[in-house]
Amino acid sequence: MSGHGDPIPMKSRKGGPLAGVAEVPGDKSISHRALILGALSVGRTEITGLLEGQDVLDTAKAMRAFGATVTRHGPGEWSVEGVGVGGFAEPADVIDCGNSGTGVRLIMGCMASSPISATFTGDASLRKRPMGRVTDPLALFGARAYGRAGGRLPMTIVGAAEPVPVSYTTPMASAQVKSAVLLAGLNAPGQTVVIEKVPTRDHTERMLKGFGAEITVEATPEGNRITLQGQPELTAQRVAVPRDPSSAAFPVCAALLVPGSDILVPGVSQNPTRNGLFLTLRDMGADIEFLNPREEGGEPVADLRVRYSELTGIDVAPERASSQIDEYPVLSVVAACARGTTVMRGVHELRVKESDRIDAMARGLEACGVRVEEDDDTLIVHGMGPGGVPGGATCATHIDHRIAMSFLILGLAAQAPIAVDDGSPIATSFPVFEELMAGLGAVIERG
Ligand SMILES: O=C(O)C1=C[C@@H](OP(=O)(O)O)[C@@H](O)[C@H](O)C1
Ligand SMILES: C=C(OP(=O)(O)O)C(=O)O
Repeated sequence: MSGHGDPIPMKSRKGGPLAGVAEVPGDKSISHRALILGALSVGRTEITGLLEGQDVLDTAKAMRAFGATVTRHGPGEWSVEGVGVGGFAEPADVIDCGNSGTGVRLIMGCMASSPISATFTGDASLRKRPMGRVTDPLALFGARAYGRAGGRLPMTIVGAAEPVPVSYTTPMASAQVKSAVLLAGLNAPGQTVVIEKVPTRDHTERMLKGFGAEITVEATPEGNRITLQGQPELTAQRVAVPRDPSSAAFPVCAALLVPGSDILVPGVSQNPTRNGLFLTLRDMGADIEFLNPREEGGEPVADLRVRYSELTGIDVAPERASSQIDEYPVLSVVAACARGTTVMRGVHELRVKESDRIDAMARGLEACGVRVEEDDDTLIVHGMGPGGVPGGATCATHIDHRIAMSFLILGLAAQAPIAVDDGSPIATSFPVFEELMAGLGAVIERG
């Protein structure tokens, strides 16, 4: 059974101001999709800036298991020789997606409309996460799923021998569910339609178009209506992966919280389905400048100049949730250091991430001396003002990279050091986190 290795205890503490340039790695969502669409294309896709985090490495391995040739040429430089839509081979062994919800759900989608079977598993975190949200729509194509109770991994998907196209309204705001349906739709004859009431990250739609699929997105009163023509020939592309806004969030928030800091975070994707955190931080009074806006790899990007700021708590509307869904853990750390109360509404989806992120943040913040309230869909943090968080606790990370990094950022601004029980999951999305933060002058240590 898949594990996640030995725990790596880590801690952080107050030091001098942060300064310098933080070149964060490639976007995780786009990296998964570049490998998957490369595998479903004809020809050789060349990728630069690929995130070499464990989540993405697990997807690369899975694409090989389905028959693609995936090669690493140098740091972030990869190529994929694809098998074409409908060309997936049946894997000879279990597909282990490690810690990655995106990996397992998107891969289930792209094999579910082929006449092959595959068994999926993951680490102890992924084995707790619900898969019914993708296997329900995949059943409409004709695929069958056999998993543990509650739709959990390990799970075998028996792909549809004669897939039919599907029209599906996603019941929750989830780019993973939307993407799984679109990827299954690739190998079904006719039009597959996905309607999403709330817009979510749109990398699958952008990249499918880039690889030559016929796909349209129409704003309707019910929400975005995405129509994909099945059985296209996807053509290999060059993909330049922009830097990950979800990773940029950590140095950005650290600079806002550590007095005297002034940093530059270049080339960060400003895709409007991903940039919610930066807008929310500005609403709280953050000094963030968006310099040199431009397009890179089909995504809008900017260089972020971030300076220490005294922040004020705000009411964060549920409409912001999907464009900053992975940033709530670090936002709640920022909220703890702001003056006044921050109310984060519409955040129920956080309960089914790598951990129950509402619970993990609430318990860790309380241990650090911060007053927190929560209900199923809301997290409220009573800010203690600049320099006001006592800290001095060890926080449990629950095999969740974003929880680990968030508490290590809080330790840089708290009165006493903060420890985390296990920083090893950081390597799933941000393998150079420690080096990058040290380069800015942050004191983050192992042990
Ligand atoms: O499609 C993607 O790449 C992702 C979608 C989001 O998950 P949901 O689809 O569950 O909201 C996000 O939390 C995850 O980190 C990446
Ligand atoms: C939720 C996340 O990832 P995934 O769902 O791919 O495991 C994340 O990276 O914060």
